Parts: sequence; C-alpha cells; structure tokens
Amino acid sequence: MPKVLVSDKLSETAVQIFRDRGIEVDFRPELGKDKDKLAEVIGEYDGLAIRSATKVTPTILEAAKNLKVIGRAGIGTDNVDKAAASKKGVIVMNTPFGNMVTTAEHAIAMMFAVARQIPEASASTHAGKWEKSKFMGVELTNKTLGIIGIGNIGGVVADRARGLKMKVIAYDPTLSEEKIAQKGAEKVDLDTLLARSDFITLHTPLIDATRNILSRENLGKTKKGVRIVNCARGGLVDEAALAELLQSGHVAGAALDVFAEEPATENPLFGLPNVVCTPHLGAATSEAQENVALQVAEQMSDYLLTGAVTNALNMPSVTAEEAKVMGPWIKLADHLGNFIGQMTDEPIKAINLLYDGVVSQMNLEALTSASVAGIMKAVNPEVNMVSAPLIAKERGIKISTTKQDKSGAFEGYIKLTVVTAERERSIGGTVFSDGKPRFIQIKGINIDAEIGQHMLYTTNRDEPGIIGALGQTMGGNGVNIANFTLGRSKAGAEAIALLYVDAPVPEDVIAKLHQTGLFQQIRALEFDVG
Ligand SMILES: NC(=O)c1ccc[n+]([C@@H]2O[C@H](COP(=O)([O-])OP(=O)(O)OC[C@H]3O[C@@H](n4cnc5c(N)ncnc54)[C@H](O)[C@@H]3O)[C@@H](O)[C@H]2O)c1
Ligand SMILES: O=C(O)[C@H](O)COP(=O)(O)O
Repeated sequence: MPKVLVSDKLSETAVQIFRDRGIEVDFRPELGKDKDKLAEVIGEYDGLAIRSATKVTPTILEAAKNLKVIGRAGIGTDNVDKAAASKKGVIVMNTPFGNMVTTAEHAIAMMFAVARQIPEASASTHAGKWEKSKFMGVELTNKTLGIIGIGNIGGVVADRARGLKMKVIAYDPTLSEEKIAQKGAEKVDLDTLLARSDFITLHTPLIDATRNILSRENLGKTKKGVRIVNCARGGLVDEAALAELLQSGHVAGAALDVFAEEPATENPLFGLPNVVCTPHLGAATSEAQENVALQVAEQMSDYLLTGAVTNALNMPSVTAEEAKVMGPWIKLADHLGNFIGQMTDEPIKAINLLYDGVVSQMNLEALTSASVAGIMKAVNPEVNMVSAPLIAKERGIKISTTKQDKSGAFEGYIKLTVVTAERERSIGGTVFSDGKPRFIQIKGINIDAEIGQHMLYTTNRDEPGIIGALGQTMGGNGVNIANFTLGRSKAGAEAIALLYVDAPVPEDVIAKLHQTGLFQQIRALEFDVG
C-alpha cells in the first residue's frame, strides 16, 4: 500500500480521499516548517502533499528514498527544486485551476482596497477617529489596468476588470495578440504597459525571466500615481525601490499579498501609508482549499495506484485510460530501450524512435520517455520516465521520433535505433493481442521473441551446429531454456539467437560458449518483467 505524507495545512478532504483510495496517509502539517524532521521521515513515503510552506530542497529529495510524487495543492511550485526532483525521477504535480478564481478575486479586492485606502480607513474608524476627508480615493471605472502575465489568474482578473469598466492591457510575451484579445485585453510591450497603466497587477510565475520584473528601472518608467498589486510572487518586485517610490509620491499605493522573504515579519514596505498587505492569502478561501486538496489527492492517488499522470510539471500527462491501454506498450518501450542499453558500452549520440500503426496514435512523449529510461536503466537502475529525458538532454543525446501507419503484419510496432560514434543498433517490438510485449526485429533481422527476466543474446554466422552448441552448453551446465528464437538475414549470412532462460546465465557458461568459437557476440541480458 503506498504511503503519503501531508506536510502542509491542506484541507482534511485530502486525507479522506487518500484513505478512501486505500492509501496510507500521515497528516503532519508541522513538518512543513521543520526541514530536519522532514528529512528524517521522508524516506518512508511514496508521496508528499504540500502547499507553499514545505521547501522541497535537494537535501529533502536526497533523503526521499521511496518518493515517487510530490503534489502541490495550489499553483506555484517555486518551493520545489524541480530539477533535483526530475533527476531523482520524482513527478511534481500541481493543481493549476483550483485556486485561480479565488486568487484573481483577491487581486481585485486588493485593487479596490488600495484605490480607496480601505484598510487604513477601517483602522482609523475602529480607533474612534472620524477622518472622513483623509481617505480620498480613485475610481476604477475607465482606468487602465496593466496585467503582467495573463495566464489563468491574469485572465480571470482581466475578465473581472472588464466588468468593472476598466481598460485592460497586458504584457505576456508567450501569448499572441489574438489570445490576449480573447481574454479581453490589448497586448502591449512592457514599456507601454508601464507607461500607460493606472494600476499594475502581476500574475507571472517566479522564474529567471520574471524575477525583479518590476525593477527599480522599470518602476521608474511607470506613470506618476500608479498603484501596484502583487498577488503572484514576492521576487517579482524590487521592494526597496517600491518603498522609495511610494515615499517620493511617484507610486500612489501598493497592495501586496506576497513578499521576497516569507513569512514576512520585516519588510521595507511595512508601515508605509497606502500599502495594503496580506500574509499570502491569495488562495485562502474555503472553496479554493477544498478544490486544491481534492484535486491533489485524486491526482496523487491516480498516479500511485494506476500510473495516470495529470498536471505534472516534469512528465507528459497520461490519462487513466491511456495508462491502461498503453501499459503493455510502455513496458515494450522500456524493454526495447533496456535491450539496447545492455548492449551498448559506448556513449550514445542519438536515439531515434519509430512508431507505426496503433501505437503511433498513443501518447508518444510517454512512450519515448519509457524507452529512454529503459536505455539508461542498464547503467543506473534509479533512472525512470521522469528523469530519463532530462539526463539525456544533459548528456547532449538527440532524441527524435517518427510516426507512420504501415505496420502490415502487426497492428503496430516500435522500432528503436541508438546511434553511437562506432555504430547504430536497432530493435523492433510489438504487443500481441494477449497484451504481451515481444521483440520482432534485431539488427533488421526478423525474429519472434517472448521477453523473459533472464535472456541470452548471441550472434553467429549462419551455419550448422549452432543450435546444438547452444542447447548442449546450456543444458550441460544446468541452464534451462524456456524459449528459443533464431533469425537470419539470409542463408549463410549473419544470424542471431535469443534465448529466454529460467535463471541468469553464469559467467563460466558464457566463457564456454565463447570457447566454441562459433559466436561473434554473446550477452546475458536481464529484464524487469514484473
Ligand atoms: N497569492 C497566492 O496565494 C497565489 C495563488 C495562486 C497562484 N499564485 C501565483 O500566481 C502566479 C500566476 O499563476 P497562474 O496560475 O495564472 O499561472 P499561469 O501559468 O496560468 O500564467 C502565468 C503567465 O505568465 C506568463 N509569463 C511567463 N513569463 C513571463 C514574462 N517574462 N513576462 C510576462 N509574462 C510572463 C505566462 O506566459 C503565463 O501566461 C504564479 O506565480 C502563482 O504561483 C499566487
Ligand atoms: O501558488 C499558489 O497556489 C499560492 O501561492 C497559494 O499558496 P498556499 O497554498 O501556500 O496558500
């Protein structure tokens, strides 16, 4: 039974879902703030469910010996070292839509709050002062709202702002003018947004390209009297520069839900007039917390129990249905890769995959990842579908895929070719109607080989006596052959044999086969057929 740790304050709904799905779950939200304790216990778990308090560092991942999936009940995953997770083969998933509306509403609320100085007016009224003339505000109607990053949340903000009769402009380099127009905004460049906006709201992830996007220089390009709203991530704004511009009167107000350092107990913006602050409450509604807890628990359970992958940031999606249909093909892709991986001792330059027939209509990204993982598992058993493409990229291995639909004798097949400086190796395989993967071609020679845990691969010149030599040497040394496949390109040319045996072929048996002088290549191979 898989075991999941919840190390942040998730709704109890998540715990219930894990239990209902038959997953053992420990609810320990205090661990999100205790990295040493988390490192101590994480080794026991297959899944880790978090919000933003838990920092999943390389140290935590190093200790996470059994971890398969990290589920973020929310959107931002900047608290997870995704590169380290991918390298360890751990899937990182989030819930991209569960708190989108709630966070957009918070941004709108913050915009109103800063336009009308509501928090300060409220505090003053609570204090028994009746400072009616002190809190003069501005209308939102007809004002220009500049949205930096108009993805899911920015899109909802645009929609609500249009309802408030604001003019909406947006800077988002990855979206087309048309797409931004569909969201009700005009696409502009950053300088134009800075110059035209009465209000600026940020809705990008915190990545290298967006870190400090509202830098001192860019804040200096804004319209006098601008108001800034940040409900995305702290590092997007230069807080010290913003504080100075607020004090100089260039910026009329700021509303911040997120800070460079969190929890924020000290900040250059604290205490300044017309700065509205909330403690990272963007996603803090009961509706959003139910949504994200439910979604993350379902997604993590699906992955741990069925292999279905949804909303993963470091792995292609695989639906539960796909996982079922593709299961044998994924296994085949893994075996094909593993065959070549075990045959290849020299550095790999390129991996080419050809998908033909039914398999060409499947999720090829997942199949390719499985194949690449199969190759790499031959030298590092820790590699899996998540980490393999990353490792291949790091090593400069070029991966290409081709699909076609002319499988002929088979419903579909996969052909894997691996290129090294010395040679090209290829192997083809299919899945029979019994759901069993089989090798059907090696080096262009047709065969029909059942795949077993222990196998022996030999190449020889096609001449009499090979079967006898193989049978005698194996049998004479107590190695039972479960299945024997032969193939040759033409009579007298190169031939191959693939034997499926009941136990690993001992070194001394391989030496004896070599002594016969009949074989060019002899390799004992092991496959994970579980
Ligand atoms: N305050 C909170 O509690 C809270 C809650 C939810 C999400 N968030 C944060 O809000 C942010 C946005 O979330 P989302 O779900 O809308 O993400 P999203 O991925 O749907 O949208 C982000 C948008 O930013 C754009 N972008 C990327 N690089 C950019 C750049 N250099 N300049 C301008 N735009 C760029 C992307 O193209 C994308 O359209 C994330 O950082 C998330 O962590 C905060
Ligand atoms: O990225 C998010 O989803 C938000 O920042 C919410 O974070 P939280 O779940 O820690 O409140």
